[in-house]
Amino acid sequence: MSRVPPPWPPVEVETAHRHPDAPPPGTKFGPHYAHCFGCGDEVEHGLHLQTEAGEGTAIHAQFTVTEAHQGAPGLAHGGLLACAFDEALGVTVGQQLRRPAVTGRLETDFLAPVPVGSTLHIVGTLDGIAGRKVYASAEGRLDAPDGPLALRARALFVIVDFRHFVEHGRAEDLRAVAENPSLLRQSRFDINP
Ligand SMILES: CCCCCCCCCCCCCCCC(=O)SCCNC(=O)CCNC(=O)[C@H](O)C(C)(C)COP(=O)(O)OP(=O)(O)OC[C@H]1O[C@@H](n2cnc3c(N)ncnc32)[C@H](O)[C@@H]1OP(=O)(O)O
Repeated sequence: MSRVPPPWPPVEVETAHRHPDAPPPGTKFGPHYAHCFGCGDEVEHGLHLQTEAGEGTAIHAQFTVTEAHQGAPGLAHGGLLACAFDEALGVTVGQQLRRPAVTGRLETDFLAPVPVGSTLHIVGTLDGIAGRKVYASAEGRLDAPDGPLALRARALFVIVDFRHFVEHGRAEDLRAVAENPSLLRQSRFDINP
């Protein structure tokens, strides 16, 4: 099987520009939701992905693989690695465009095993936008920003209305957020960006 990926983005796109209010390079974001498996600070065995704004539309992210993240003995589970990319790319889209969006499609190339104890350094960028469809991609390197390339991912995010979350979220979790808004660790998106 060929390792050459199909053309990316798969449709004609316009350049995706960072929103004028997107945080400047170097800004650390912190978790967006206390119970998010990707970044939440109240999820004991979550990924605790750390994210920071980069140049242009880039986001830098990293997380350390723990014993709780194993698939094979001593190696990270592939699904958790894909989760890290989903999160990193979600932050790239959310923070750089300042629009709510959800993952429609995520594809991941696993290029090298990722051992427990290693830190994955991810850089995500926006690749283009076509209506509500936002294309983004990322690379992950082992133990240093210029370490060996371990993963690549490409994703389609679809911009949604805030109603998406209110209509589909489990009632008790939405209630918990209404009662304790600080569970959403970051301020809300611009409604009219
Ligand atoms: C103040 C600011 C603070 C900022 C703070 C930011 C922090 C922010 C951090 C967030 C970090 C979270 C990172 C995790 C992000 C998740 O993990 S989100 C959870 C996982 N994803 C989901 O649950 C989504 C489930 N899917 C759906 O709800 C619906 O299928 C969707 C994706 C909303 C699309 O449905 P829809 O709105 O009815 O739209 P639809 O017409 O079906 O699709 C729109 C277009 O996308 C295309 N499309 C949709 N799905 C696909 C697909 N799988 N393949 C190809 N094309 C597709 C359609 O063909 C269509 O294309 P066009 O016809 O427009 O050319």
